[in-house]
Order: sequence, then C-alpha cells, then structure tokens
Amino acid sequence: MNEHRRPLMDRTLPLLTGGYAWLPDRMRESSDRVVRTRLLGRPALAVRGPQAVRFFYDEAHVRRHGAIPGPVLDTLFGQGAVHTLDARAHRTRKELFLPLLAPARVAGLTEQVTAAWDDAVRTWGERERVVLFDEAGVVLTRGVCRWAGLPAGTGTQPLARDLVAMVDGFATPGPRHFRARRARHRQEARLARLVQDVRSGTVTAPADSVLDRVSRHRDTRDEPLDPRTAAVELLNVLRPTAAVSWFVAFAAHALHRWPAHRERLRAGDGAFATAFAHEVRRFYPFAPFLGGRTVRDLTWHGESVPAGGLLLLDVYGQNHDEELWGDPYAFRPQRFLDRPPGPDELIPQGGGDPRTGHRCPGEPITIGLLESLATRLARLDYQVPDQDLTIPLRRVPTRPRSGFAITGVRAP
Ligand code: HEM
Repeated sequence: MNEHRRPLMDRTLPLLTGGYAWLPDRMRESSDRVVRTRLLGRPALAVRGPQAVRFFYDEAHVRRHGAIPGPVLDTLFGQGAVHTLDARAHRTRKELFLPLLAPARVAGLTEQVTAAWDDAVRTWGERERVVLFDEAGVVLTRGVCRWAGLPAGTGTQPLARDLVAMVDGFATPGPRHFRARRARHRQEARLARLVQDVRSGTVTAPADSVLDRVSRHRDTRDEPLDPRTAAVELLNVLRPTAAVSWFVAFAAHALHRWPAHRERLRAGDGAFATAFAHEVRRFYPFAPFLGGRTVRDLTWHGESVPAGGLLLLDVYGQNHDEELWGDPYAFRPQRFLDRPPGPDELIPQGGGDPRTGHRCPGEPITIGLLESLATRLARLDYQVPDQDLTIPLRRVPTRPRSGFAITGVRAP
C-alpha cells in the first residue's frame, strides 16, 4: 500500500518534547483518525475510536512482547511483567490479577484506603498546609499494603515515595527517570526477599491475599515465579494503586474549578460519584497512548504498517474526541449519567476485555477509590491558597504543578 509513499522522520524526540498533544495534534491533520509515523526507529500507525480499539486488542494484529521500551520496563512496569506477555503466557499470568475485578475485593481495598484517609485527615487540621497529591500517595499506599497482606511496619512513607517515583519518571530522561530506576531497584529487591520469606514460612501471608497469591502463583511451566518476577507483579498492584493519587489531585482540581459538583457528592449521590469518577478519568491526562508490535502487515482506513512495526492506540486523543463526546473539553460528569460509557469508548485504562486482553484489571478499583475519595474531598472543609495549579501538557505524567495544596482543613 502506501507505506513507502514518503520517508518518515523518526518522531521519538517530538514525542518526548510534545507530551500529550503530540499524537492528537497529528490526528487533527487526518480526516480518518489514523496517523502514519515513525517511533523508536520503527514504522508506526496510530489509531483511535471504538472500532480501532477492537483492531488494536486483536492478538492476531498486535503482540506486546518487545513492544515496551527498556527504560519504561526498568521504571514503570518491571522486566517480565504481565504487560509484556502474550497469548497463553499472558492469560496464565493474568489469572493472578483477575480477583481484583471482584466487587468484594474492590470494597475491601476501598475500606482500607478510606480508613487510612480518615485517620490522616484528623491530623491535617494541625498542619499549616497539606499537599493533596503527596498525602493521597501515602494514604493509598497504607491502604493497599494492609489489603494486600504486607506485614505491618514496612515504612509507608518511603514506599509511597518510591511507588510514585516509578510512575513519575517513566517517560522522561534526566533526574526523574533515574529516581524511578533507583526506586524500582530498591523495592523489587525488598519485595523479592519478602516473597522468599513467605515461601520459607518466616513470614505468614494472609490466606488469599495478593501477597499469598503472588507467592504461590505458577506460570505456564507450572513453576513458581522467580522471586524478582513475583516482586514485579506485587508492585504491579501496589504501584498503580498509589498512582490513584494523580486522580485524587485531579478530582480536587475539578472540585475547585467547578464547585457546583460538590453538592451532589456531599449528599452521597452514588450514581453521581461514579459519573464524576469517570469524568475525572476521561478529562484529565494520564496514559497518553498504548503500543504493541504488529505481527503482520496491517492496514487501517487506507494507511499501512508492516509486520514488526508499531500500532499505537491514541488514548488521550480518544478520551477527547469530539465525535465521541461532543464537548470533550467541558468537564461534565452528567454525560455519564445520561449514558454509561461503552467499554471501548472510555479508555483511560485501556480497552477490550480485562479477562482475556491487556485491559487494566484495576479499573473497578480505581473507580471505587475515586468515588469514595472524591466524596470525602467534597465533604471536607478547606481553603485553596494561591499556588500554581496549571497542568502542563508537555509533562508525562502530568498533574497540577503545586500538587494541590490546601490549608485550614476542618475534618467533618
Ligand atoms: C491510576 C489509575 C490507573 C490507570 C490510569 C491505569 C492504567 C492502565 C493502563 C493504560 C493499562 C494498560 C492497558 C493495556 O496495555 O492495554 C493498565 C494495565 C494494568 N493495570 Fe492499571 N491503571 C490504573 C490503576 C490500576 C490499579 C489500581 C491496578 C491494580 C490494583 C492496576 C493494575 C494493572 C495491571 C496488572 C495491568 C496489566 C494488565 C495486562 O497487561 O494484562 N492498574 N493500567
């Protein structure tokens, strides 16, 4: 087809400097929501829209093995993580994460996190200034460690800092990236020792807890995970749960800019809390796009990419696509009260089926945590002092620059 139409310049550098806007800007030039480009030295095709989601998640089209750059594995996901597996190896490893979808597990984690939140809030009144992003990271880490069965007394604050650092530094060269690498190295080593202690019986993991399941999990060769890989997968539960702190800071930002939403949250309107959580995840930027290696020559809407290239799913662009959302740059939770999102429409945590594909198994947890924490935020009495609340789109992952500081907290 037309893949040899013109030489493509590698766009890795513009991507690193352009951030969230890079792909949507290129998409704007296309009438068919498809962009041919070159990334990491490979030809690439970027697509968007619910049909494109199904195209992207078809295993006959895309494999994950070898798709994720080393610097992202060494910071965000970990070498050998579930994210990098395909076919039977993926489904076998994914079983480890499927219990996370169960409503009872979601409720259990939400209970632990909200208890940690309520404890923390009682101390905020004594402090001159509280940075919500930082505090939420600690609260979420405390809650998820208890829920996952980690032994008490494993210094929550340093762990929270490391979990947040792993996410903060994955997409950037420089000091943030090296902090992320060090954080991962430290925590993988520590948690690998913990898994060994569980296996040797020195530490008891509560039955059926995440720690217990990771320690006992057997892969396709019916062997336990090596301790380092077990630590990687344990971190694949702890780290993204701590990362909900990004959405907590965004929720605070939304309540500050559009305070009218406070009332329905305060009143405990559950359907509205769900809609609010969806709108926070749609409106605010987090994952810019997803990528996989093409297993054969592929054509989408007349544009082609050869086998061995990259297929990219424009996550941020799709969550702001005018055709899907009508008024994508309006923060309007009501849109999800009028109509719940189709599974391949709202894709901040990927698309398709989390049971068989790579979609995030932590989506119900994220929604549950956001519903509860946004409601608690709406009920909290605080002031928002002068600070830099801009959310720079060139920074990945981004957040309000100040981390969202509050003062004069009065717990309910
Ligand atoms: C801050 C909120 C979160 C965001 C924005 C997020 C986003 C994502 C995205 C974009 C993917 C990749 C989907 C794909 O490759 O197709 C993913 C995968 C994954 N997420 Fe999340 N996630 C979040 C929270 C969570 C939570 C709370 C957990 C677990 C407790 C979790 C566990 C995972 C795992 C294990 C995978 C790999 C799934 C696979 O490859 O099969 N995530 N997430």
